Amino acid sequence: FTSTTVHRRPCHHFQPTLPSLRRHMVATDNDNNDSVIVSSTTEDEPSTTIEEEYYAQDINGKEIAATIRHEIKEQVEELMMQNKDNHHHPPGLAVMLVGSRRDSQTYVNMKTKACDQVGIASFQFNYPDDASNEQEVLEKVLELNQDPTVHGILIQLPLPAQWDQDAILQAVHPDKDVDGLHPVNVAKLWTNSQQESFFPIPCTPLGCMELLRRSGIDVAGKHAVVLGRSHLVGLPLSRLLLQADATVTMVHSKTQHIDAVVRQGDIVIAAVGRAQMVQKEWLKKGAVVVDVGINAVDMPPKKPGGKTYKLVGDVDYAEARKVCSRITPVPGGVGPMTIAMLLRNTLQACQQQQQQKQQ
Ligand SMILES: Nc1nc2c(c(=O)[nH]1)N[C@@H](CN(C=O)c1ccc(C(=O)N[C@@H](CCC(=O)O)C(=O)O)cc1)CN2
Repeated sequence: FTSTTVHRRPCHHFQPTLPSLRRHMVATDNDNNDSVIVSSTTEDEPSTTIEEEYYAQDINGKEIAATIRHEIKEQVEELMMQNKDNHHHPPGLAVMLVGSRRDSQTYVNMKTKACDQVGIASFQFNYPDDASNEQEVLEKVLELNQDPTVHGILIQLPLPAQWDQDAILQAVHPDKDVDGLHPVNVAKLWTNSQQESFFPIPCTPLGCMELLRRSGIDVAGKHAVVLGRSHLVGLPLSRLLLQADATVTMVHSKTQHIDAVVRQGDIVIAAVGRAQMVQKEWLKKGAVVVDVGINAVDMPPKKPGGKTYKLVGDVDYAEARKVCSRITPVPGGVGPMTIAMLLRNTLQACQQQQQQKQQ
């Protein structure tokens, strides 16, 4: 098809105010209900009916996260200049890793590298997955709470199933809890209507909101459907969306007619940890899709000794992008934003602790 003018039928779906929606024309010789029927005319041709499929524009989390990391690097440099005379330490993050999960090791390495890049000092503590280490980890956390070179403490999750995760997360001093998982910080998120002073908010939800904001997607008044109700993502994200004046629906494993509920979403955020669960048919045309899931699925290696898996999200990306307007890819979407927000939380925790010292 080479038509030049396309008249979209009046469409009341949510369309983000973005010029970048890409169109793909297909003839109406199939009965695919997911295509929007539009008419195409040129001056000499009679009006023809064709179908339109959306090809969503990616929301490039890798690129946005790189911009944020650059901004943080500049802010750290500025802080160091201000600190020259008052002998403050550079921002410092302690990361605690328990066990030998390959994915957790990867994420911790990524965090350490990201800290190095922006001038944040990082301290890594590794423990074997052994019940006798639980007390040792608790004691280390208490020690780090007192350490003036450490402004943020992060316990890489998940902890081994038999460990008391709540006890360890609660041992972190709320001021140093850069994951925003301490009950004091959770309560602040749910009770503060305006964020007057800094308190940490979980990094992935914060990253999702920042992705939307920096992509020009205004959530106010939109129907946001959040899949998943975890303390790390689904719950805090719902709170942030509400604060930003979205109408929020949460769906989970016990929700009935999940597809019909998700189809109401102008914005759909999937955080369930189930590979490609969200199908094209679940999505409203023009929806904005944020895919938080990172799932490894087996795949034959491309070359001998190569990777035997690939990463996919909770959304069937290849199909979903035919109907939605914007979508985050996996990898390269939300994941890099999680790390960028961790750096930001650590810098802000450091600034707050330095101010407290001066008072
Ligand atoms: N204490 C915490 N534990 C966990 C968190 C968290 O926020 N705090 N989140 C996740 C894991 N996570 C950070 O810890 C994380 C996951 C993914 C990425 C990321 O950048 N992924 C890349 C792909 C990386 C790869 O190749 O494997 C991407 O999506 O592009 C960063 C951080 C659970 N635990």
